[in-house]
Amino acid sequence: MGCGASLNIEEFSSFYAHYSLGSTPKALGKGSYGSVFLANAKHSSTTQSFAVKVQTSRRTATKKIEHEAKIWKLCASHRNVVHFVQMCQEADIYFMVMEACQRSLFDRLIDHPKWSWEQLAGDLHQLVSGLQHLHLRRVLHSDIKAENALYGGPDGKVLKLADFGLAVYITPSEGPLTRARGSRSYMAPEMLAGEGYAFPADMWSFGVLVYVILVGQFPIGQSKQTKSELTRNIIKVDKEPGRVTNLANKLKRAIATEQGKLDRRQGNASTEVSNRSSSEFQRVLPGPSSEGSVAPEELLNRHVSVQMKRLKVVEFIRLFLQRNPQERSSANEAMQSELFGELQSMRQEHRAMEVDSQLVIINRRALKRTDQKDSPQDLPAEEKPQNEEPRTPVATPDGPESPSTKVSGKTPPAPQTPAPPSGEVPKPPPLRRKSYTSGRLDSKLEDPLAEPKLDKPEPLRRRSFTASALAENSSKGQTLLQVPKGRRKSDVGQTPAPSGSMSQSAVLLEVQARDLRPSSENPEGHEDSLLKSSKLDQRAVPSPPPSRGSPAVAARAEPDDGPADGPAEELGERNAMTKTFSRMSSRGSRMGVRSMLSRDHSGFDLLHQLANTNVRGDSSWRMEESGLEASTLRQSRSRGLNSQVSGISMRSNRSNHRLGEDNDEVSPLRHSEARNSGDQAPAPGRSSGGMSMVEEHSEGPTPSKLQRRVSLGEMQDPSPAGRNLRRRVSFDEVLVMQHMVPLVPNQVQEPQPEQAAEADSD
Ligand SMILES: Nc1ncnc2c1ncn2[C@@H]1O[C@H](COP(=O)(O)OP(=O)(O)OP(=O)(O)O)[C@@H](O)[C@H]1O
Repeated sequence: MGCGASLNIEEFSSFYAHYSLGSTPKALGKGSYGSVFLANAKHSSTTQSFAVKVQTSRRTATKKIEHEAKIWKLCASHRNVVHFVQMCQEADIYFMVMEACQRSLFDRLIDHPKWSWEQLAGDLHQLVSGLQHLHLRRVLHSDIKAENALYGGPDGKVLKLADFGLAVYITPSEGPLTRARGSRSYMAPEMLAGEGYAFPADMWSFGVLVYVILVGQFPIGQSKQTKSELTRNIIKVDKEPGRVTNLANKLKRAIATEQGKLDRRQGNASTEVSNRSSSEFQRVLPGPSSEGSVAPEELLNRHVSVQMKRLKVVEFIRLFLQRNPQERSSANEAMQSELFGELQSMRQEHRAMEVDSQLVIINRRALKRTDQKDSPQDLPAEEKPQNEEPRTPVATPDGPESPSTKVSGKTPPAPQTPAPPSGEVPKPPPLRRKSYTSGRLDSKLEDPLAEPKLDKPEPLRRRSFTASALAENSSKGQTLLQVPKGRRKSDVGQTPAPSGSMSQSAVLLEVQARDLRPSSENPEGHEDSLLKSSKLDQRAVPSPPPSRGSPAVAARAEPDDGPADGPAEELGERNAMTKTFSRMSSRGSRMGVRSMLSRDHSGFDLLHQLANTNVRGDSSWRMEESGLEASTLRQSRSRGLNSQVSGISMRSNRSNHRLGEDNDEVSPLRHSEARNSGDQAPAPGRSSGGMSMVEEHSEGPTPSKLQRRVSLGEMQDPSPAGRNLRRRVSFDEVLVMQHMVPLVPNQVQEPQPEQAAEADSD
């Protein structure tokens, strides 16, 4: 993936030298990666306002921020793309300065869900025009949705594409992309199915967006569906979604009915009919004021006209919601659509739009204000649990507008909709702001091909603590070692667990490991050379002095602290092993980890040693030295805590790829791994692997099953001694290597910039 524009981090000038946020910065919006504020230029003769997206490299990888700016710069010179002004930097805060827009299409949908025919065609034309520009520049937006289209320009009516955080530049020679990115409800089926995707994926999202504008709901999916169900539903759409077909058919029937009424009315005028018709039409055309003394025939005509226009838009949507990307209209083709042709002629003729300006295109009952917090589904994205799913739909896709339905201020009560006839598609989920866009989706995206119904794995026993509780524990010198019933802390890791009883828990050390690549220390990338270098380290590394008065020392004073209370050499040895582990894990691999485990039968003891070292309070040294979890460290430092969450981890070395960072395939293991391990998502920008005991020692029907089995703790000791002894090692204790200590000044050094950059760019 290449990108013509050059933008180096050194180029960024100071933000505050050129702009001011004012004494009380005005927030324009908030996304997954940063907040957007209004800024004023300092040295401008006029008071020129800009929008500035503020992101910290703590939250978002520097590389990602830079990438977004690069791609954006490539295509920002278009009326229908938000203009990119410049990128500034203050310490690790990045400021993307751009033209300020008034509001998003999503906000407009919520606040004023009315489009005149001309407005609707005009807005769609602008979106397609923006997309056409992007695609001509070989930029795939990848996150087309109502939240990412902003109204700007002098009159606030120019619709512009924004948020290039997931955009990709596709070189002409490059094959289709494979790694899913975007907002699930808008994602193209070929993307979710891992079939490879390119520009048509944006056109699918555009089709979904038009449906959302027209209907207020998503075209695919049902209420109460899980994300994996939604993924499956999108993938299995064979032609255009049934809901679109259904909508088109309904509109056709409505037109025929109204046309029949009109014919009857014209042929056989009767007061009774005209009165009834008139009241029916009130539901479609709002407000008696707009009707005035309009004749029933005229109302009927308008109603037919409304339905026909709706039908035209539905037919327009069909151009894009085609399962086969090759059958989908491109942005170029869409520009030639009949819908836009009509718009042109309307504009040329300056046709009176009195009737159309009263059209209610959208079914506004379907829209839900996101600031109403009656239930979790209504919470704004940032307050919602990430795994929450859309729930109860509130309206049928295309029911007539009820005069009692009011959008302003309150969500209208759910209307009594008749049950759909059999064969009709079920009710769709309500439209709401999606929180799982961008890179974070990657770690959540479930393998669409994974077996849907696997037995739920026994939850791993993991202690969770609040930050304050942890800090308190640590400062009291308590360790966070979880000791099984009937055993003392000092026993943990010293004696093999009794065989025969397979525990339902796993004891593992989280290993941030990447693929083993040759390096200067390990030129061939071999296990043996890694071992050699680790032995060398054991001799070379001195024991770090513990800080006086630190929780580390307090922890050491605890009598029940296990074997770490031994003589200084023992401590040095342990630290050397820690160092070895650090080296292996910071640039190590599956092989590296395996070798550590299989050095001798005490390989597992090493893990316990490390665990003890960790809980005994040397964790700061360990982190500092190893460079592990640089971002975690920095994040926790900002909270005044030094934390390390190791916990239980059993990942494939293919896990934890981030969405939107490159074109790697989505690992079919990823979700089951993340779910089953009970572990947290990796820090943004890090690529971590892990112990691949799954693959090393297990052969089974499906990756997900394997993963589950291992997660339940069936772990085989790979060491020869272990095999001779009992073949299996069962763990009946869980080491929770989650440790937080209040920061002691000078105890922990800031990660070096190169180190941090490396962590970010991984
Ligand atoms: N130029 C702008 N003018 C006015 N408001 C803006 C502008 N850019 C963004 N916003 C507002 O800020 C919100 C977040 O911006 P943006 O989408 O770029 O952030 P993000 O972190 O990439 O979000 P996400 O990835 O969750 O979509 C937008 O939904 C919009 O409401």
